[in-house]
Amino acid sequence: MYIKDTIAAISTAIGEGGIGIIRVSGPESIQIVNNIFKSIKAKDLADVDSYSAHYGHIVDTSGQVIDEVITLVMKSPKTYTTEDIVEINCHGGMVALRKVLDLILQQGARLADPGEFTKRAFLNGRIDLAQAEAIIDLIRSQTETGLKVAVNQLEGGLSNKVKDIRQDLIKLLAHLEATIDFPEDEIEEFNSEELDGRIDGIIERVEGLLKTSQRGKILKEGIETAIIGRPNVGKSSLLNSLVREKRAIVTEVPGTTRDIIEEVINIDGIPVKIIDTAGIRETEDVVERIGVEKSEEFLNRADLVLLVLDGHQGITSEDQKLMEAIKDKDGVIIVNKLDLDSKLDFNKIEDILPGRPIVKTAAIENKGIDKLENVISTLVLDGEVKNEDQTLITNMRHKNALDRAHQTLLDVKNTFKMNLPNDFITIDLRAALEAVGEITGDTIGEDIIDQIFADFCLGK
Ligand SMILES: Nc1nc2c(c(=O)[nH]1)N(C=O)[C@@H](CNc1ccc(C(=O)N[C@@H](CCC(=O)O)C(=O)O)cc1)CN2
Repeated sequence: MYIKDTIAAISTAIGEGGIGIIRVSGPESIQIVNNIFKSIKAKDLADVDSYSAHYGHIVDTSGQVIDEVITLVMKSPKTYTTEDIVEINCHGGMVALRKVLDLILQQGARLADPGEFTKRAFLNGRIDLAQAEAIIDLIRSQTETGLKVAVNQLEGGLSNKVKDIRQDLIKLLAHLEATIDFPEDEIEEFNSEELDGRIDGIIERVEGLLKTSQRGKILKEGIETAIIGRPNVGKSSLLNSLVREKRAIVTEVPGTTRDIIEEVINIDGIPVKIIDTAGIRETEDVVERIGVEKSEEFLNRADLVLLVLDGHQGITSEDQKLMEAIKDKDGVIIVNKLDLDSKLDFNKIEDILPGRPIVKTAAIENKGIDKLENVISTLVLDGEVKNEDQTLITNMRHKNALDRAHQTLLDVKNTFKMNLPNDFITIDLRAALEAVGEITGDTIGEDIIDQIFADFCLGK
């Protein structure tokens, strides 16, 4: 695929921060910037070394100086996109950045689509699709663990595993097809055991990857958590206590009611997202005032429920209703206020929610919070052992492809058992090969590629 146009975009947050970077990539990028960049030393950017920086000014066609800048010249093929790239480091202001970008567009560059630089890195073969996807994950990671997983994927952790699986499938196919195409050559056919063994080996590796997908999804996306309970049981103290110890990031939840924000707590690398109201920082008891009806709303969308009971008061009918409501949910019962004498009948909890983890806390004094975090971590990751080499399936697209490959390989085993001709087997093996190849983008439609990169930010 030969790309001939030159694209440009502002690659930093506009109007924020002290420096703003404009990135230009493509065959005309050096020429285009040369036309508007004046260095005191009258340098021609076409002649400078790759990865060299140059001080000067951006000047418009009338000779008016727009900004004082540093340009960074990177020459094909060792660049992010593999094309010639020039980056202009401007003073961060919005007006100057836009003006410089306009000048570049006037010189014949086209405004880049979101993700288009990375898309070019993919189309030009520097990275594969899984690595490109890792770049979005890296930018959006919410915890250090999430970041590590994304970096591993960017460095080819997943791609290499997928490539190995593909290689083995190709070898198997080549052999089977040779026996179909040239039966007279008497190519040694695999005996049934050998073929079965090889397929089992591949299935095992596909399953190994699939097994990581739950943990991968959780580490990347986090879990929506609802803290529910009657008024005054200590929900807000509990939230404050968790946030005080483990705050990861605070994000605004788009499209939700005004004032709703999300507190993200980092528990063992899991982004635990707790819906919070902005007012919580002003008054301690906003969560308390939300009451039971609101709790139910949060409950519906939550992956995990923390039901808070007042250990000092005993179980009320309202508590019972809430316990009934979370029967089908993952959840932890928190018996709070244990600084006071407990009057709570634990058997009643066991009756309604048998086997449910119960943690005793005194949230105001931060007591029991560590224990709660351990219980959440174990519950959410299902006691799964931590994967030391951090290749995890974090992406639904990858999981779907592996699921399809897995199913097809099981079909191969069946076909084989039924003693059907090799053609039947090769058809399925090809399907598996194609499914696995979607992960790295070796076998994938343009529409899906476009869709993936459209999700990137501008200038990436
Ligand atoms: N200014 C700036 N900072 C940035 C980026 C950028 O494009 N510009 N990046 C992106 O957004 C990231 C860095 N990513 C990069 C990835 C590959 C190459 C690259 O040129 N790779 C060459 C090897 C270069 C060499 O060793 O000489 C290659 O793989 O062939 C450059 C940047 C983060 N920081």
